[in-house]
This record gives sequence, structure tokens and C-alpha cells, in this order.
Amino acid sequence: MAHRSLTTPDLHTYHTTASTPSLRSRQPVIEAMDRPFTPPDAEGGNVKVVVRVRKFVRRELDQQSPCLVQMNPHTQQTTLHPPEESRYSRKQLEEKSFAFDKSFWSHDEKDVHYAQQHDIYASFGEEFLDHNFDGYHTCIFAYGQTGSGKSYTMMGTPDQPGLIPRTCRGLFERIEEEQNGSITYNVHVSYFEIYNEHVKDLLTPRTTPPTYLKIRESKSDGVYVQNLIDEPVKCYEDIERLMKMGDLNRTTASTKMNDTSSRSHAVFTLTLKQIQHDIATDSTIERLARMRLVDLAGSERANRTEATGRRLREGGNINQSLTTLGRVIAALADPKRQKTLRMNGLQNQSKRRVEVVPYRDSVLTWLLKDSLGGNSKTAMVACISPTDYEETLSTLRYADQAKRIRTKAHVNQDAVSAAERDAKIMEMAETIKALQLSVNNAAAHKRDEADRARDELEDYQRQVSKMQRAMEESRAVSEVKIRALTLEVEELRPQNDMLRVEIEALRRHLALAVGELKNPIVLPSDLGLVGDDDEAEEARDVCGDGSDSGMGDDSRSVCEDEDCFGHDEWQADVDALLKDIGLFKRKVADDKERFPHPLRSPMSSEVGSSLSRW
Ligand SMILES: Nc1ncnc2c1ncn2[C@@H]1O[C@H](COP(=O)(O)OP(=O)(O)OP(=O)(O)O)[C@@H](O)[C@H]1O
Repeated sequence: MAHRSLTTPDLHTYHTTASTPSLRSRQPVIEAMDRPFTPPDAEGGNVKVVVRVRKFVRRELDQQSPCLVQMNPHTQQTTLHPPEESRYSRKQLEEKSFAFDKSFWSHDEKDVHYAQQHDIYASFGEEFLDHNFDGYHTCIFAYGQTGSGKSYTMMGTPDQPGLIPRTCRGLFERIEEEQNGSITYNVHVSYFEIYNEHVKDLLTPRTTPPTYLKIRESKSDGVYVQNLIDEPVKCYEDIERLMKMGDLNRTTASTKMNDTSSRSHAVFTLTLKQIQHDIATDSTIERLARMRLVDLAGSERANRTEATGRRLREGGNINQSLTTLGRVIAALADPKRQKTLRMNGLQNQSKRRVEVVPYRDSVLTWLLKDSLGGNSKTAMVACISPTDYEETLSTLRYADQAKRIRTKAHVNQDAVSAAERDAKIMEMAETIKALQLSVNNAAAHKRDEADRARDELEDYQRQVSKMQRAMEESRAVSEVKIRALTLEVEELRPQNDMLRVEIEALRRHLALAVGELKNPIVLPSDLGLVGDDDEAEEARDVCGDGSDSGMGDDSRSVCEDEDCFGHDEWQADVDALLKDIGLFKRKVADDKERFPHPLRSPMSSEVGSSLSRW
């Protein structure tokens, strides 16, 4: 009996669920930074749960196993049918249906509803990236039985990249799109695995014996892995190199259920820090978001995998942490607990209830504490095989419970003034000095203090790398400042050039006006002029009205004394003078054209009116 998805050809496509055309992120981040500090869902949201069924693998094809899973693309319901043979067995298996946020049908490539790798990313990966740019921590984890498609969904293959490489690529594409002068972006990557309840850094070469890292908890950083490499990356290619290195270092083995079965839980973490600098106030707004992408080891029953010896022990540990994860999920999803939390807020009683969640019972749950029930927007991808009733039912039940978990994500944002930033660096330097002193003292007391000294030394190293990062960020902010100021200077340059030209033109006109005032040209007011050239006409007009000429009584007195001059001589002088005036007028007109002055200052209009009188 092979079930197919309930299809209607017209309704295919997995739309992006990003808050607006994903792409709200394409608006400059300066706008994003201006969004309200308290987002609408700050009260908390449920864990998003999606389920994905994979296609048959070789083993299932060889066994001609039927597909027991059916998905409805309209209701997002996943139905699990009992296998045919169970009808005749004593143990009656039932048909079970579950509704999820999304049911991804990746079973039959020919089906119109077939969900490709990019459909998974478009469906919620992009939305989660949106949240990161808004300053929220996020976590996406893949859960499912061995060989159900978790690694394929999270990491994928070179041809079919999964959620992790697509998220990394999307992250850098957005950073490039949103690049504007006032924001700096810092991205860091870490990659570790939890194998047999030990943490191993996947970004350092394997050692024999293996190097295990300690888990620590601090007020400022929460739960963290000590000495874990957190590599700065500048582009997608940097991350790709680290992903490859990590995957090579990951512990895998061949089991009966999967040729390359991951025997560990892998946690890939991207940290995005956005620093927006405000030139006017010399302060910064910092947004920090952590993206956790987790590929869990497969849940399995020992008899199905036919594991023995080392593989069996691994399986036991894997199951132990997954069982603890199950208990944590059950505790978080417990409606009584939710009610207590709602009623009491963060009062003592609810705090006691929160502590009942058995996070510390496994390394996995301890490290994912925040992602599971705290400050994070979280999604679970439940991967299922199309042929295994028992395992698939168990995964679907797990997922069904997870969708009741509510997390309390908030925007991780701080406003820091330049002075505060400097003070922080100073304070760190002081702490480092104090730690160094304490380490030296402890070392002097040798043995009994050795352990404490080692811990303090590690704290010291952590503080040093924190300070280095703060100083790098400070340098980046300074670079932003320099860039912004350079830009401003460039913008002002053309305006400055224009003003220079204008000043030069005004200076020349002023010189002419001053010359005119110092050496006024005095003409008689009632000359009987002959000739028909323009200058002579104009001069006649000017002299015809003593008040317009601006020469006043002086000119009149010259005209009254005309008897002192011979008429012809006077006429020749006047003609020569009029020619000069004509030349001067042309020159001034020429100057006006060559040195235009867009702004009309009182001085320039005065000069203009004085010239027009000529
Ligand atoms: N959606 C899919 N389309 C095509 N092939 C898939 C799909 N999902 C899984 N596979 C194939 O199924 C096999 C098992 O998948 P994968 O290794 O991802 O499982 P897993 O859940 O990570 O297993 P384990 O827990 O053992 O590590 C692989 O060969 C993988 O290529």
C-alpha cells in the first residue's frame, strides 16, 4: 500500500514566511535599528514545528517497503498508516494524524508538492534570519530516527545544500545588501559536537586522546563551552571552509540503518553583531543575535541498528541525551507549568517550577537550555522515514509535544556611548590585571591551588579575548566614523568650489565699485551731443537728468562753466569718453557672464544697480 500526498496541482509552492517580502531586511538596517525596542511578540511564542518525510533509500527500495505517510498540503496534517501486515498481528496499530506548522513532502520528486531543499529554507529559514537581524537569538534543531534525513535537511550535499549553508549564504547576502556607512557587522562561527556526553570542538584537528571541553555557566554569558573556538568570518567562503573542516571532524559511522550515521549531536552556531554608529551623538546601538543550528544524533532502538560494542554504547548515550531532551520538552510543554508561569510571572513559585525542568541531566539539554525554554525563537524539524511505523510515530509524538513549548525571546540590544565603550574596555583591562595577579599568586602556592589557578587562567584568557573583541569593535566604529566624515567632506566639496567662484566674482565687482567711488567720471549735464552711435545716445540720456547721473551739483557746475572750453575740443573729449564708457560696459557685461553669482547678496545687488546706471 503506497500512500501519496493529497495533491491539487494548483496550490503548490512553499511561500517564504519572512515577515514581509523577506526582505524587509532589504530595507537599510538603519531603519531596522529604528524599529521599536519591544517587538509585538515579546510575550513569547511557541516553538515552530515542521515535519519532513524523505524518499525511499536503497534498503527500502530493495525491500519494496510501502510508504506509510500521507500529508495534506492544505491542512498541514501528517497521517501515519499502520503497515499492512499489522492487521494480522496481535498488536493492533492505529492510523494517527498530527497537525504541524508545516508538513514537507520530500518523498516523491515527481509530485507537484515535492519539497526541495530551498522550499524548507524559504518556508522558515529566511524568517529566522529576519529575526536574527532584528536582534533575536534563534535555534533550529533536527530530530528524528537514524537515517531519516536530519543531516540532509541541516547540512545537505554540495549539490543540494541544506539549511545551514543556505542560512550562512543568506546572512552574507543580506549584509552586502544592507551595507551602509554607519553599520558594522561582525560574524563569528563555532562548531562543536556532543559525543558520549563530551564536548569536542569540530574546528580544531582531532587529537589522540581526544580533547574534551568543559561546560561552564556564568551570569553574563549563561551556559557556555570553555575555550571553544569562535572564529571571525568575513564572507560565505570563510564559513564554507569551516563547515567542511567541522564535517570532516564529526564522528560518523556506518550502521545498518544509515551508511554514514552521525553518532553525535552537532551544534553549529553563528553569532551576528550589528553595531550602528550615530555620528551626531557619538554613541552606538549594538544588536547581538545567536543562531544555533543543531543536527541531533538519530534516535534509535538498539535492535533495529543491530549495534554491538562501541556502537551500542554510543547508542545508549545518544538515547540518554535524547530521552533527557524528551523529558525537558515534556516539562516545558506541561500545561500546568505554563499556567503557573503566566499567573506568577517571575515570582519565586514559578522560579521553582522552572528549575524542575531537568536541563542539567544531559550535556545536550544543558547547552540548549536557553534555546529550548528561554531567550530564543526556536524551530524543530522532525524528520521521518516513510516506512517505519514505530519510529515515525515516536518522532511525531515528540514533535507534537514540542509545539506546545513557549519560549521568551527578546531583542538583544544595547545603546552604548563612546565614553561607556571606553570605560568598558578600561574595566576589562582592570579585571584582566586582577586575574593575572590572582593566577600568579595561586601558581606560587602550587598544588593545592593548581585547579583553581587553571580555572582562573581560563577565565583570564576568556576576558582577554573578550577585550580583544571589544577593541576590534571599537576600531570598527572608528572606521565608520572616519568613513562618515570623509563622505560628508566629499559631499560639501562642490558647494565649497561654487562659493569660492562666487566670492571671486564678488571681489572683482567690489573692486570696480570702489574704483568708481574713488574716481567718479564727471560729465556736464546739458551737452548738445551729435553723432548716432549708441554710447553717445546713452551718455546724452545720462547727462540729461542730473539726479540719475549720480553726479549731482558737481556735474552741473562743470556744465555751467562750458564757456571755459572750445566747443570742438569739448565734443572730441566727450566722444572719446563715451567710447571708453562703452568699452567698460562691455567688459563689465563680459565679467558678469563669466563670473555668475547665484546668491543675491545685498552687496552684489548694490554693485549690480550701480553698474546698471551706466
Ligand atoms: N529529502 C531527501 N531527499 C533525498 N535524499 C534524502 C532526503 N533525506 C535523506 N536523504 C538520504 O537519506 C539518507 C539518510 O539521510 P541522513 O544521513 O541525512 O539521515 P540522518 O537522519 O542524519 O541519519 P543519522 O541520524 O544516522 O545521522 C542519506 O543517503 C540522504 O542522502
